[in-house]
Amino acid sequence: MERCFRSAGLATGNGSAPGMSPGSSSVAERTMEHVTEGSWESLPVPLHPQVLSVLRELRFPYMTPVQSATIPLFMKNKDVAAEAVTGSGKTLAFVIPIVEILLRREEKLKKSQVGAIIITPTRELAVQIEEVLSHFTKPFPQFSQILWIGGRNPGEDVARFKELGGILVCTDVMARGIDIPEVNWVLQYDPPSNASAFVHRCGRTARIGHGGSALVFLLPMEESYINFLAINQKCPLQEMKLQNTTADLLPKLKAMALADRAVFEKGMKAFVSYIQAYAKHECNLIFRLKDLDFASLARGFALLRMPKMPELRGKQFPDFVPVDVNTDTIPFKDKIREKQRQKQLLEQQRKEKTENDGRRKFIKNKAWSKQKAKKEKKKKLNEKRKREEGSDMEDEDMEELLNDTRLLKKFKKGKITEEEFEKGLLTSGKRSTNTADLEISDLEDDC
Ligand SMILES: Nc1ncnc2c1ncn2[C@@H]1O[C@H](COP(=O)(O)OP(=O)(O)OP(=O)(O)O)[C@@H](O)[C@H]1O
Repeated sequence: MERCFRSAGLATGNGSAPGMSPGSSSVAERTMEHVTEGSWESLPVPLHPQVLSVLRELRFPYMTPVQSATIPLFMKNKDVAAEAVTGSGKTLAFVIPIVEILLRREEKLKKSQVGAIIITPTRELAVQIEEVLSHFTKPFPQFSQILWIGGRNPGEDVARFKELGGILVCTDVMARGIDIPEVNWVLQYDPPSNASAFVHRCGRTARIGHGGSALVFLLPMEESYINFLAINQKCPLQEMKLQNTTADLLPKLKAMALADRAVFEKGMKAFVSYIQAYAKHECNLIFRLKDLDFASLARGFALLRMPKMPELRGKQFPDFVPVDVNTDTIPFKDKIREKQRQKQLLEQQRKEKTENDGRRKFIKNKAWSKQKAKKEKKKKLNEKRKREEGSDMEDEDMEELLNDTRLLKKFKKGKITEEEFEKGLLTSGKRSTNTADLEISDLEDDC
């Protein structure tokens, strides 16, 4: 059903040492010579000898174009907004000027004075920039740097990945800025919410001096996206024929979902997230949620049944056959999780039971019994009709009615006692009987 498209010609000419780690080959240095705007020494404002020495250690003898274009401007204290292709060295283009500008300050930074703040869109990127910056602050004991991010530090995961390699399954937090030098393939399971993000995702491969490939899966109905990218992002794609030697893994996945609730729930969550993300494509003329084949998609996610979600409300899926199993009975393989689930289920059942009992008692024993409420409801409807036809109710009466309704709600929610409720009714005046105008169900809808 899906077709694959490859980004054509993903390879940068700018040779580089992989990552920021020193000790890379001299071949990279030689390649850089042909594509850069010159050596760091050729900048109009000389860099600090120790900054130059870090660059030497990193084996970056030449500037990339974005560096040579922006650093002189920064050094003249200009405001700079730079846009350059992915992996072109933008990080050093601002990290070096920060360090240089701070070094040139006439007045020394006071204790706890902030010299620079770098704001990034994701924690992952913050971690990476902090690492790059550390190379340049280390030689200067007068500088300290702090990484300030919320939640768990994602840097450890990224670092482990960089060390061990493998397949990184990630969300769009990794789509921008993250620099893992030797990524061979970027697979986009679905296109991102906008076209520039598409390029950023692809930019995780073919970093300076390396080649790489990017693949996006498109549905036949989405094929105009290829033209769109070619025009909008100047990013031509080539079709990659599907290989029909692939094994059908879906029965296996379904069996796994039946055997373990964790797998079942993951499938459901993935399907729901996919649809919610699909609805957010900026390019919604091409990515039309209403034309999406939900049944095929659900089969593709090896779902056992269709989830309940607003986007699917009122729709029929004759092409999707749910399994003949009550999915509530699928247990977690993890014994502790299953025990917790069973406990929660029991609690939920108990809660529902007490709520129902309470409601029944309330209806039976109180003055606004079912019978009375029925009678009163009729009265209420009559009065409502009258009101609609031209109310004969004074403002004061309406006020009292609202007051009584409020009291009844409070009483029902247990915020006031029966005594307080009755007292309230008496003090609210002659139309206190109108509280019974509203059946319990009416009030519930309001709450
Ligand atoms: N002057 C240079 N010479 C060689 N390699 C460099 C140079 N400057 C940066 N690099 C390397 O190039 C790679 C890409 O740099 P960086 O991550 O700053 O790119 P970027 O433009 O910020 O990319 P993105 O747009 O994806 O965020 C990094 O591995 C970095 O170490």
